[in-house]
Amino acid sequence: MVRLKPKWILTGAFGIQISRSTLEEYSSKLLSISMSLLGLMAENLDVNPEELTSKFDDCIQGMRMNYYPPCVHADKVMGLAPHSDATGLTLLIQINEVEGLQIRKDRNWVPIEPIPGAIIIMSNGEYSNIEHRAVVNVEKERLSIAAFHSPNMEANVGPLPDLAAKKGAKYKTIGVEDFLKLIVSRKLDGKSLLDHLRIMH
Ligand SMILES: O=C(O)CCC(=O)C(=O)O
Ligand SMILES: [Fe+2]
Repeated sequence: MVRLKPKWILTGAFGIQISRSTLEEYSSKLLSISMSLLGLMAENLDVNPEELTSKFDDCIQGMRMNYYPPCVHADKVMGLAPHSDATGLTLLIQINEVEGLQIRKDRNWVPIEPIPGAIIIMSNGEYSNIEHRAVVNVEKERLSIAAFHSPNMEANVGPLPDLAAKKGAKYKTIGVEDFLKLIVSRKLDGKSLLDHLRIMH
């Protein structure tokens, strides 16, 4: 859902200008890629793709442009604190080739080339929602664009019924509105959102 009025929406440190029409085209391409990926993920989970993709009809799409200036104290500061995106699927592009994105693997932070996709809860824990952060560089600036795709307002967020039937639900099911309220009422503090929804057996 991109609602930007000006013709030129981004003029940055790189001298880049992105026109409104370019951004709209980019947004709709990302949307169709997301739908294809969600369909493939559902197939991989052995559930009817429609069960998952229908939640994303009229999906809520948000975009965040992150600018990380260089910092001489890069070892002491964080570009973006550790978090997991509370969306269905995130597609991330790294505009210039400065490394910065890191994902948590066990106890370590692993630098990774962009284009991570993360799916939260709907897979009932079958796909894990990667915790990640962004670090800054001593000399170089960095720019990334993250596009977040969330289910439509009428959908529920929770384990897909087919998965819950097979393995038992590990998470509660709540409406998207309540899910969004939960997100804004907490901080970017790692996995605690999942803790709110996990069913204790
Ligand atoms: O800049 C990055 O590589 C990460 C951005 C990110 O995780 C986000 O915007 O949620
Ligand atoms: Fe993120």
